[in-house]
Amino acid sequence: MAQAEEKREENHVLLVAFSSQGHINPMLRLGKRLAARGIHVSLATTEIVRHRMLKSSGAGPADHVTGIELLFFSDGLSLDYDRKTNLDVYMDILGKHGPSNLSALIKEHYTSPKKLLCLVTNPFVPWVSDVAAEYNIPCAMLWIQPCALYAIYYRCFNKLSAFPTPTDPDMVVELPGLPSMEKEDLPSFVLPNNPFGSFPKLFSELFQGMEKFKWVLGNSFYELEKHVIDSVCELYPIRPIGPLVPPTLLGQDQELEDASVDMWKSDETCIEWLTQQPPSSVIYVSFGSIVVLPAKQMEAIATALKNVKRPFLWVVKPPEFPTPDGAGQLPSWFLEETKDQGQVVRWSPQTRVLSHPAVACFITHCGWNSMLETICSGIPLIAYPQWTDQPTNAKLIVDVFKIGVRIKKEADGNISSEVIEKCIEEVMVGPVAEQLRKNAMALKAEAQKAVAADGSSDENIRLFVEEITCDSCKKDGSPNVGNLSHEGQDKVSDKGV
Ligand SMILES: O=c1ccn([C@@H]2O[C@H](COP(=O)(O)OP(=O)(O)O)[C@@H](O)[C@H]2O)c(=O)[nH]1
Ligand SMILES: O=C(O[C@@H]1O[C@H](CO)[C@@H](O)[C@H](O)[C@H]1O)c1ccc(O)c(O)c1
Repeated sequence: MAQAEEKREENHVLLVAFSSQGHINPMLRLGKRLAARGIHVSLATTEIVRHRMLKSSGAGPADHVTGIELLFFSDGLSLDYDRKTNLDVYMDILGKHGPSNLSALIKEHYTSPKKLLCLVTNPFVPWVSDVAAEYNIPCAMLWIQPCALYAIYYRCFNKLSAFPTPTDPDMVVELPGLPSMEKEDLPSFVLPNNPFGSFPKLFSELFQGMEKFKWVLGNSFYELEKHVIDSVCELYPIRPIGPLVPPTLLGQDQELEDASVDMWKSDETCIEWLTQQPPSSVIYVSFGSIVVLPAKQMEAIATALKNVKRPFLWVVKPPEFPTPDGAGQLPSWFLEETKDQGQVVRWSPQTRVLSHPAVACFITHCGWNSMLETICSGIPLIAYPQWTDQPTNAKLIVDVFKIGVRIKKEADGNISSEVIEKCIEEVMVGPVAEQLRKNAMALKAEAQKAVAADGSSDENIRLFVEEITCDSCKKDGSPNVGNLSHEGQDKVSDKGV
């Protein structure tokens, strides 16, 4: 056997991720932490990612990210297919073609696939566990949203608690370890008016078949979500191993390299501009990689930014498939009228922006990666959630973590610039702002402790590596090491704050 293959199969873990940046990057960072403990790691994802990476860098094909080998398989669609607009079709085709294409990739790259220590997947590609079973390899899942979402979906899709229905759409949901949740606090996929049928189907299959996963790891930390993590211990435990963010945000060695991919080229000029702004003065605005706001909402945000007369940095990512209604585009007057006040970029180096001393707060769609990055930067948030986990993430920000405020929508679903202006003033000045900043700094310190040597997340990674490399665990084909997880959790719980 060639030396490279031998290395690939010895002490090797294969990570498999859905094609979005917010799913791949936490997986790569998990890979880095495994690699730091002597595991060889590869990551498989779909061809569209390679295509986007090439477009963003303009360089040759990427085949490694800081020591982690990248492998690609087809999702069954052409590269120019509009996956976002046709999300249900995309998820359906991916579910049909993904398993055989991933299986072929494993056959092609591994002479003895069953020597793999385990496959690690994420929630949008749950069928990876069937591919793992085909090769008799144990499977783990990295849950890439808050543990609160794991608990909500587990209870909802196993019908353990009552959720809104078409006849009772406004019911308030009460779950252990979480505050009471109204419909605007729940993930959009559990609501009766959710337009994407593929997700309830996917989550039903996933949460009714959890025994296919021997381990569930979470991109969170125990001290952040202690009550809800404890609440699922008896159901199907989740072990927090995060936050999976760049090492520089965690107060770790500045020399440590991050493991991440960039699907869009970031505009570095904004860092220079930030450096010219007073400390804690800039409002950072971004809605992540997927959300495209309707023109009316863009107008409201634009008006609010102009009226508050504070410096801002706004990421306006041009829609991949533009529409004639002006969605995702700035109002025509904005750039001219605010040219001395702020900067607009197409894509920012977000983690460097958030940790820049000039940044005061973040107006965000509440994607979980953005939230973790903000928590690790110790700044307050203004939540403007759109769909999926984001409404629940906003609820956590305001009522559980207490590090931000939420932009309330009008009855017609729109937002007014006056409400946004009020939110901005609330997080920038006065006693509320002061308390939010204090809370944010305290959480930042907890996050750093969790990933430091012997912290709760570090300990959970250590346990995971111990279990995937232990011979008796490997041979034991039985599903889930529930007791081990539970013991691990107890151990961590003792350290809880
Ligand atoms: O201008 C930007 C906007 C976002 N991001 C990164 O893109 C990810 C977005 O993930 P998130 O879960 O917050 O939202 P999604 O884009 O998946 O909706 C985060 O890691 C951000 O740091 C970035 O690098 N530059
Ligand atoms: O879920 C999708 O992307 C984002 O993932 C984050 C981590 O799960 C999450 O916190 C954030 O709110 C999401 O926006 C996603 C959904 C559909 C799709 O086609 C994607 O490419 C990504």
